[in-house]
Parts: sequence; structure tokens; C-alpha cells
Amino acid sequence: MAASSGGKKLLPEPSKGTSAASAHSSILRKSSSEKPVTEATGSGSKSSRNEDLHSVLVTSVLNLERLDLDLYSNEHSNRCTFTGTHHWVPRSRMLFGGQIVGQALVAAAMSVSENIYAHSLHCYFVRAGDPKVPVLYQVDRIRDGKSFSVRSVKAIQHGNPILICQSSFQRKMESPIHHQFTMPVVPSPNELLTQEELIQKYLRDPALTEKYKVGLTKLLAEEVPIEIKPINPPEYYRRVALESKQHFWVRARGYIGEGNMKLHCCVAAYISDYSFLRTALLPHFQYKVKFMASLDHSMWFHAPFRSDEWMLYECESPWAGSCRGLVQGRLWKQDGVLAVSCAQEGVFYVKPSAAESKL
Ligand SMILES: CC(=O)SCCNC(=O)CCNC(=O)[C@H](O)C(C)(C)COP(=O)(O)OP(=O)(O)OC[C@H]1O[C@@H](n2cnc3c(N)ncnc32)[C@H](O)[C@@H]1OP(=O)(O)O
Repeated sequence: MAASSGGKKLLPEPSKGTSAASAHSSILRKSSSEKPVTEATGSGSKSSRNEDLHSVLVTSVLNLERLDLDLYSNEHSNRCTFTGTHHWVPRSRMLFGGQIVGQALVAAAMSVSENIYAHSLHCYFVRAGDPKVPVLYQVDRIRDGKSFSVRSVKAIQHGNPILICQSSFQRKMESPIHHQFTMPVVPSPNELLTQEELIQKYLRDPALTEKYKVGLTKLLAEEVPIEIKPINPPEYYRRVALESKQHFWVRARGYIGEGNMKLHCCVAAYISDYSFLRTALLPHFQYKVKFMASLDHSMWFHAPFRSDEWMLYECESPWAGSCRGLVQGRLWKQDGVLAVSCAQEGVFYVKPSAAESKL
């Protein structure tokens, strides 16, 4: 039975000895009676955003079904009413890595007490996810210490792991030792177009070739549950080497509300893998990618944030080689607080460039 939509906070699992109830657990916004604020900042001014539309990331994609103690499935929760399959699957036809990481963190978070919070996770994507079948999440309670708890989660399909994810949770602790980098200076979200608005603009260009028109129209039709506002987006047809850096504003599509930090960390895990790895390809426009996939994904959660509010995603790739590329990212809150750091390595197989194939 899919998770109900009755609003409940992320529910800690009963202690190990308790018999596993067949009831499902779910990670939802704090309370269904919670009225959406009119604007992310709570300023009271009615935003253009449809605040009454609760984020599908919370009501569906990350709303796992509990099968047994420490065993979850996304079978019913991940159904997209339009296609009856996983909510959104990239054109690679492999399950989106951010979905598997976000769901694995949900499963781990279900097994820890309410008063400790995710501070880091490290994953390996060991097999491509099959978009035609659900995913099982098996949680192993590695250790519960006084201040930290560690969990290991296996995401399983066809009896084999597709992802292994270690995550660590810490109870709130204060310290006089604190510093952070300074947030980059970029245009604010209000000054920028969304990815959809940019594509609409390109599609109105009479010089647009049919090839680009088809590609951009397909991109526009995708049900990605994330809103993006690129900063200095390269013109779609510009085939020049770019620096291996990109910045964009990003947030979950729809309303989530205060909720609890575990929920926002799970949504951020989903968001953090979108358009991340491509940072490493920006200088290498002359190569056609035959195959690319994330090999691993790590995150560090530094400060409270709202994943349904605009955050600046600062992405850079310091290195690529041996068919691999490393990308690093920082998610900044609009007030300049560094909320999350991310890192990922990916594998790329590319066709030789025209010049090379003539050699
Ligand atoms: C951005 C994202 O969200 S991606 C989604 C998240 N990430 C993932 O799903 C990756 C999951 N992990 C995996 O799929 C595997 O661990 C891999 C592919 C990374 C490595 O596994 P390996 O068995 O070593 O793969 P291997 O490199 O041999 O080949 C994998 C595929 O890459 C392609 N490939 C391999 N070598 C080459 C090459 N030199 N040139 C072109 N394509 C190649 C082939 O399609 C091959 O598949 P096939 O053997 O079935 O034809």
C-alpha cells in the first residue's frame, strides 16, 4: 500500500527488537495541516510560485514503503501518474542517480532517532538501475554512538546491489570552531530565466536547426521535479571549449515547507546529482559522449537549509582523465551560508573527435 498522504514527520523506526509492523512509514512534510507560506522567505508577498502544489519529490519520489524493519521499497511511492513508471528517468534509460541516493538516505534516516541529523554520505553506483522494476532498500545499522550513528544501505534490483551508500548522522552540537568560504557573487534568481524559459526562448529563434529543435523540445517535455535557473548559460549552439565550471540556482519543484532537516537532506541528495557530472565535459565540446555515468557520490551537510528554496549550485571539475572526471559542488543559501558540499566521479566513453579520427 503506498504511503498515505496523511502528514507525518519522518518516523524513526521502532527499536530493533520490536516486531516489524507491516504498516508503511513515510517521509512527508511536517503536517498536512501546514499551510504553505506565500514565499520561500516567508515574506508574505504572494509569490508567482504555486505554493499549493506540494513537491512530488516529497509526496511521491522520496515517499518509500516500509516492507519490514529496515527494508523499504519505492514500488508504489515512485509511480508517476502519467507514465506508471519511475517518476523521471534520464534519456540514458538508467535510473537517475540522485533518485537512488535520495531514497537510500530516506531508508537510512528511518532507522535513526529524531534528534540526530545527516551530516555526510558516500555512495558507489555499482550497477545501472533498471527503470522497469522497483528498488528495494536494505538498511544495516552499523553503529549508534553517543553523538554519531552510522548506517549502510544497499539499493537492490534483480537480487543485486545497484548502489551501496554509507551515511552518518550526528546529534546537534555547538562549537567555537567555525569558518566557511565566501559565496560567489552572481545574479539573484529573480534576475534570471528558468531552464524552461530559456528553452522557449531558443525555440523561438528562426535560425534554430531541426536537430536542436527536436532535442530542446524533448528536454522541455521531461518531468524533472527540479527547477533550475542557469547563470551565464552557454548558447545552445555555441560549440566552444568552456571552463570546467558552472553555476545555477536550483530548488525542488513545488512546496515542501519547514518539514524536518532529514527530509530536506534527502531532497538535496536528489537535486545534487542533476546536471552535476556534465561540468567535467564543458571544456571538451568536440567529443561525442557514447556512455557516461556517475561512479560515486559524496555529500556533506553543513547547515540547515530549505531544498524548496533557491540555492546556488557552484560546480567545478578540477580534473578529468583515464575515462573519468571529478566534479565538486557547493550548495549556497541565498543569505550566503554554505549549506552542502558535494563530490562525484564519473566515467565517460567518447567518440574520437573529427580531427583525431582522420589521424
Ligand atoms: C548521471 C547519473 O545519474 S548516471 C546514473 C548513476 N550511475 C550509474 O547508474 C552507474 C552504475 N554503474 C555501472 O553501470 C557500472 O559500474 C559501470 C558501467 C560504471 C562500470 O561497470 P563495468 O562492468 O566495468 O562496465 P564497462 O566499462 O565494462 O562497460 C559498461 C558499458 O560502457 C560502455 N563501454 C565500455 N567501454 C567502452 C568504450 N571503450 N567505449 C564506449 N563504450 C564503452 C558499454 O556500453 C558497456 O556496456 P556493455 O559492456 O554492456 O556493452
